[in-house]
Amino acid sequence: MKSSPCLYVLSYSSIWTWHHSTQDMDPRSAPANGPGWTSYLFNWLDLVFDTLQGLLQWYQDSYPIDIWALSPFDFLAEFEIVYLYSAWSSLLFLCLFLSNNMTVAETFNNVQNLYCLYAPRRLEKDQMKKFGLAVTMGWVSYKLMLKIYDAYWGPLCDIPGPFLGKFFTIPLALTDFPRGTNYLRMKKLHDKYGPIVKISPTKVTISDKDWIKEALVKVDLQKGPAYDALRDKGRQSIFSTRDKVFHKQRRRIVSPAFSVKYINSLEPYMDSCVEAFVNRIDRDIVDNGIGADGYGKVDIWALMGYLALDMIGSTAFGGTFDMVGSNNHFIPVAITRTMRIAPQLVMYPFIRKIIRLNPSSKFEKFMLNLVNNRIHSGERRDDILQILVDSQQADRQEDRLTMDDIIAEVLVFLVAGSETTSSTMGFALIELLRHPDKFEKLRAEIDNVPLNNGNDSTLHSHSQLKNLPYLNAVLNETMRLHMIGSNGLQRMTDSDITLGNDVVIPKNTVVFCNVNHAQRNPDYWPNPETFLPERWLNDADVAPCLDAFNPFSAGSRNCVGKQFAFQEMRLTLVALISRYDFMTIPEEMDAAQDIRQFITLTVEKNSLKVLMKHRAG
Ligand code: HEM
Repeated sequence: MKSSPCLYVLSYSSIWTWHHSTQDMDPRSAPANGPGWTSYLFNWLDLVFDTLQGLLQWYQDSYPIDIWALSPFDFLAEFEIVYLYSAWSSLLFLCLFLSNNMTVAETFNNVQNLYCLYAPRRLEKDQMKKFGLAVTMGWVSYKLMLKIYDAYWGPLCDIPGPFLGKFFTIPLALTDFPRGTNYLRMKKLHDKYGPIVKISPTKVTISDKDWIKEALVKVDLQKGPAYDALRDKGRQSIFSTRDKVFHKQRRRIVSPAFSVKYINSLEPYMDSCVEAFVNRIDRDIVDNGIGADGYGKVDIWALMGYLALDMIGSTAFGGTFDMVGSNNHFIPVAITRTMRIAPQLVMYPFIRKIIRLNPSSKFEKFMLNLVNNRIHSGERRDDILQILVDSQQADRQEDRLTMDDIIAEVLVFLVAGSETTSSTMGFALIELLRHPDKFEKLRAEIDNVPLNNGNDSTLHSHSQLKNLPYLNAVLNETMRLHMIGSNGLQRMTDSDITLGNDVVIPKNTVVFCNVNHAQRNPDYWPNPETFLPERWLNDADVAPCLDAFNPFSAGSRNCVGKQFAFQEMRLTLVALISRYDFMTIPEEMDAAQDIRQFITLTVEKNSLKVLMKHRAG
């Protein structure tokens, strides 16, 4: 909210007018009881009130927080003392009202009496009442005027959106119901209001492909306040930092670990994870009631989740977590728990004052041992961790990562690189199972590639797979329909910007880039809701609208792990489709239609059971 100075003066003067409207109420002009006791108190209250106003003003100017729209819990966290007082009075009021069967007026009187018990004896009840009323009325009128001014004359006043959003940040608890479905509401808002929607006094969401590109690439907006929640122990990381200079520096150090060449060299680690994965599937097929037809039940969604964690374990933590084998390594288990809390931290910033994403001391110890061993044992393992550790030998001080930095980064890879990839693979499989003709087409393409890995591996090599047109088409189409950040990528303006030479967005506005809507927009994609990998093939009637396709984001903050993810997804999907037959379980497929957006997009149950068996022949 932008407070205009004239409104401030207006509302402040209204408080003063109220405050001084009756002679007997101004204790300085008529100290009714005793030698200035009350006047000292009033002077003091005046000072406090003045300071509070100033502080709130400063706070609003510094942080684009819509104080008025915060929930009571938020209030407590943001302005503990003021709101503790009001919460206490409301509670008292309510208790008396409910327990004593009183009228509202009687309850009000009783609350006042209670306050007077604790207030100095000479402070008249009547004075307190008037003063309280004056403060409240002044405050309310001040806030109301600001709201109305911002809604109808403020810089975002011409941007369409829901009526209440003009005045308040509607608490997510009211709109994100059932939890994780806010992305559907965002899409509906764009369908209704167009490419830019004002969702609160300081927040807009955009879905026009060119505006998204401008925001992410050309203007290269800094990340928004939600990323503060994803900082453990306050440590900055490549993912969570909002500081552009810090980010540039960190990205330069980390990028070599994600170059195409380096990712290729990680293939043996990935292969052994995929081998463990298919062994686990074979075991589950047998354990979970293999029938005469050879099919057994497998929770393929959960296993893909374990596989993705193991992939990060073996490439960034120096060894697999063996989640696929035993699924109880404490690190991924702790991370999974954290991922469950993280959405609450993003949605309700005040919780951050109570809970932080601090890794346990066990985790810290594990990581310190891991990095120390790598440094002091002299052992080299060509993986992502090695690149981070090697940075400590860099010539320039600013290119060296400290122990804390290394811990922060590998933690990020685990969070940003596991569920994103496993969910995308899961959605690809679901789409293929829903479209058996596409499944068969992909299988035919894979069957045409002989296993000539040059060793006894039963897996295809990535170099054989990376250019398979239909495989890539399936992955792209999956990511078009299932954008991993479907609520929108959060950014914030640090100066006034103009989108498309048309729409002005003022400084300190939170901007959500709704890539999900752009990827499903009929203006950019024919039959946008249909799973149609063919649209990505060279001979497609209409070329895909690449400007409206940003599943890995774009600009300086795009996904550093894109090549890693593609390699992992290709190796895994091909291993699955080339060696197993699938049969769907109708109720499981129905349940998989319930898709939720928490930190990433996922199926609500976090599970999908299918029947699998080895392919004949
Ligand atoms: C299909 C899989 C993946 C998808 C769809 C995906 C998507 C994204 C998106 C949309 C962002 C930008 C977030 C934003 O702008 O707010 C991002 C950033 C990031 N991703 Fe991924 N990601 C995937 C896999 C991975 C993997 C495997 C890793 C690492 C092993 C990874 C590491 C990162 C990091 C470190 C960033 C922050 C980059 C920066 O700010 O410079 N991601 N990812």
